[in-house]
Amino acid sequence: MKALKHLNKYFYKYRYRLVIGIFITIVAKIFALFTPRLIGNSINVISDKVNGKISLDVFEDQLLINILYLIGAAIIAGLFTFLMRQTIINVSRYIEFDLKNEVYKHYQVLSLSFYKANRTGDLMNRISEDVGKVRMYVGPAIMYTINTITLFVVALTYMISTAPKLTLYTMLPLPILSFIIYKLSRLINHRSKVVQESLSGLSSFTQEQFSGISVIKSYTIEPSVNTEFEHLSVGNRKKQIDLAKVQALFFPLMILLIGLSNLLVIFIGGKQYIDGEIENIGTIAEFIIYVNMLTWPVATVGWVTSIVQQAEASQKRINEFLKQEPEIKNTVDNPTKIDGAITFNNVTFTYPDTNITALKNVSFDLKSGEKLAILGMTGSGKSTILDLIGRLYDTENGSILIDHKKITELNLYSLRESIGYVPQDAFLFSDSIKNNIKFGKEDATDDDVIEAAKNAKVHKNIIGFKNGYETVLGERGITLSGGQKQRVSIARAIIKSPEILLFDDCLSAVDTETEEKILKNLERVSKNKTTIIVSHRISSAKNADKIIVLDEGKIIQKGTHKTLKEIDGYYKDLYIKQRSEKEM
Ligand SMILES: Nc1ncnc2c1ncn2[C@@H]1O[C@H](COP(=O)(O)OP(=O)(O)OP(=O)(O)O)[C@@H](O)[C@H]1O
Repeated sequence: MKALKHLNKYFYKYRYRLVIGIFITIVAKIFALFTPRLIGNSINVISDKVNGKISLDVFEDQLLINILYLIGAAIIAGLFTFLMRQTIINVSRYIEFDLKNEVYKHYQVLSLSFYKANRTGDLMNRISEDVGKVRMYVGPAIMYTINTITLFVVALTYMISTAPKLTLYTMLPLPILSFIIYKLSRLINHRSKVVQESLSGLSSFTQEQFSGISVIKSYTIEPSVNTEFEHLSVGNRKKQIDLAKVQALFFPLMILLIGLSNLLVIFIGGKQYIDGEIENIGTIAEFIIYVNMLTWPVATVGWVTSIVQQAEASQKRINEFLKQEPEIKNTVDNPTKIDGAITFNNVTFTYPDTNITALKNVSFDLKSGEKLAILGMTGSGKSTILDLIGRLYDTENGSILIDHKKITELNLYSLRESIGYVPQDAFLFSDSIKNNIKFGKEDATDDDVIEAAKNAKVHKNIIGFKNGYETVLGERGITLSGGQKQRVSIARAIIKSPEILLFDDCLSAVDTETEEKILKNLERVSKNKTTIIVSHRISSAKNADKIIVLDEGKIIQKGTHKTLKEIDGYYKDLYIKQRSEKEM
């Protein structure tokens, strides 16, 4: 129960509703327990009439009163049962909502390395399934426990006061029932988990196949994919059947044990009535109803135990994530004004998870408003430099300064807000093109969006779509070409008009003619903004104030287009190669 202590703050938050809920539950059960007594009384009245102990008038009056009481008690019990669900189950929904938000908010502050270390499926599971299991503890488990306790206290008091010996015999099968249900619930939960895992395996498989359907079709590997799918489906069917088998045992077992208890009441109660130990025949009817009323709550003791165990395990998994501290922390409360000067002093960076040293002693200096181009082979560390500027990672070796201040001494959010980043793989959300561009600046007007799209040379493409800027992208909508995606992503960065612009090889899927036009526009919009362009093309780099060439994390060349094209090395070779390609 240690992990579940985390929820106490929520119980405290909703204490008044909970107390009211508990009170309502108790009232509902007390009224529900009037029923057996009133039925018992009714049978006694009938018995008295049959035995000639009372007159017809008295019989009718007493029976009518009993019936009216019965109806009244049933209505009140029903109303309070409704209110019980409206309070306790609602509280569990509130707590579920709060807990989901708590986990989601925490996910947001965690660093990239956390997302690399944990699978997306796992993150989703903890916020949905695990929180769902915890809700079962805060809602149904608590409600049924109060239910059971109240029913037991009230019913047992009634029963013992009426027929103590009969009470003892009737109660005998109930602990056995509870134990069996507990065992069965555990087995059902275990098998449900197996089914769930197999289902998520099946859906991950199909999802991947559908995403890669064009590759599957072009390599004509449909038969082997089908075989694999069938194999997974057959496995899933077997697990579902195994689960159905134990589930099917649940109700027959309950019915069997209830039947056994009823039999005991009739047999022992009947014997006691004949022997004169029980005064009224109505007591037997009363006891049969008690047994039936108590069986389900007793069964829930087993069920609730297994819910609590599951909730404990789930909360433990949630706490594991909640305890994780973000590696990248904001240490400055006040916003920092950023001008955009960037300095790298002997920066060395090793990715913690792969131990790959992506940058080795990298130094460069950019005044605010200057342009830097970074070139180099794939995997030479170009994107890593951009990640470090956005503080997606921190490094201890060497120093990174923004406006001559250590990057860690700036307000993290001001820093990120002052950066317009266009990643290598443009990521667009399943939303309209307009909203995808506005993502960079929420309060942007339609004119701002159009201007940004024009500067990114994607406006004409967008208005060519039937719904123009309202065209929905992604699974629900159209798919943009690689080059269109890159340009929408550029529009998103420039609409922000940030102090620092980072372009990570974002023109690679654009033809050289369009590239040139975009670069011209970028030159205009990025005037006075510090800009870093990562590229494999000389055309993107040649107008930069500074150029660096990386190889295996080290700077191997530094200069300008003018100087570097004359010096033997990577830049000159690339320049000659790309110039001759252009001439061809
Ligand atoms: N998130 C990461 N976690 C671990 N290692 C990484 C990560 N990103 C990159 N690396 C490694 O760091 C090295 C530098 O990668 P980086 O992406 O900076 O190169 P790049 O020059 O931008 O390459 P490309 O031109 O192909 O985009 C590579 O060896 C890569 O495998």
